Amino acid sequence: MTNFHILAAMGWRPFFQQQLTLEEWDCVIPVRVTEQHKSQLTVVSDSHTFSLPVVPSMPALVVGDWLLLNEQHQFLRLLERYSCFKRKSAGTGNDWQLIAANVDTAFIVCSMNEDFNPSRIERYLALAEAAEVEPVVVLTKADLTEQPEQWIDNVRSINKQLQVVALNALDSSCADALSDWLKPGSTVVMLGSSGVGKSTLANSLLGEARQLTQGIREDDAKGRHTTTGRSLFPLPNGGLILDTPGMRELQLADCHDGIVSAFADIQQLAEGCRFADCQHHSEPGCAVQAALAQGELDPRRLANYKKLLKEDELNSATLAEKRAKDKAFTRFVNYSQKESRKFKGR
Ligand SMILES: Nc1nc2c(ncn2[C@@H]2O[C@H](COP(=O)(O)OP(=O)(O)OP(=O)(O)O)[C@@H](O)[C@H]2O)c(=O)[nH]1
Ligand SMILES: [Zn+2]
Repeated sequence: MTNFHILAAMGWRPFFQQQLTLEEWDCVIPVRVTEQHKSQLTVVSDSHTFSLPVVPSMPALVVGDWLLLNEQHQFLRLLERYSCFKRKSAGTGNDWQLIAANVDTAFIVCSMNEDFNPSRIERYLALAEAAEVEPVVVLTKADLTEQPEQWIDNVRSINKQLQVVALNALDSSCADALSDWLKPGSTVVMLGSSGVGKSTLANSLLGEARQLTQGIREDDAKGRHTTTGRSLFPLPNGGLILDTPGMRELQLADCHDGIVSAFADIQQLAEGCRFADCQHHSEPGCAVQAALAQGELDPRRLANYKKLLKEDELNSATLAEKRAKDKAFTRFVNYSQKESRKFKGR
């Protein structure tokens, strides 16, 4: 009999419980994916942590997923996710890359130095909005700046309602500043460029100078090394944290609604434009341009909004094309198999 109380600390909640049939209540083993490698997953159940081989019957899985296994530890099915982070794959690949599932909060980590970049924060905000995850901007390296308020104001200029915390990631007391989001059973993902202090913060939250385990390296088909390095860590005071290295190239796709939500102020202004399809360039009666002229809207923010929408549109079209091709290919394979069976049956 599963101990759902223990699972709750790992993020199990009524949303998942409701997905079990009455028969399943007694005989399935719910597990959460805490690490992902090419040919195996690390999963945790109510009693232990173990490896699960990746088998063809599995759909695309990601850290944070909840799975049902049978008593022989064989994969049965993936439970529906309440949130999911994804991005267009890095490089020229035309595919989705899942980043994390069943996340409650995204810590958008930035350092209070010359690396600070409001446009990058907006990009992460759009991603969090699209994933339906609550964003919190975490400003690190507070010990290296004289005026953290200046940086906080800078973030608030993006959106007055944004939740912002400034801290020294090296200081173990930073867990107190983040305690609102690190509640038992809640899952937090850390997003941010390299060097902003994600691993440092994770180590401080873990409460020991423990280096986060590096992802296991496995040879891919081309003999190169691939590392996901993504792991879900339970924290001593409750909550689970997910570090995501390698987020340098974050391309948005299928994120239109997320971008619109992250730029709700511009969207609201646009409702006052004379033309419903106003592009906010030089059309007469453009309320967005008017706000710009009056200094009520930051030109950087408008430029970034347009840039992200354009990028998203391009990437979404490429992905849609890829999906259509995949579908046509599957149809062709199915048809060929059917024909060949007919032929053999003669
Ligand atoms: N003084 C100070 N140094 C910090 C702080 N946060 C991070 N650092 C330092 O900044 C450097 C980079 O920190 P990391 O934690 O490795 O950055 P990261 O975001 O995990 O980087 P990737 O793993 O490449 O994604 C390290 O030398 C840290 O010690 C902080 O709040 N204050
Ligand atoms: Zn307009």
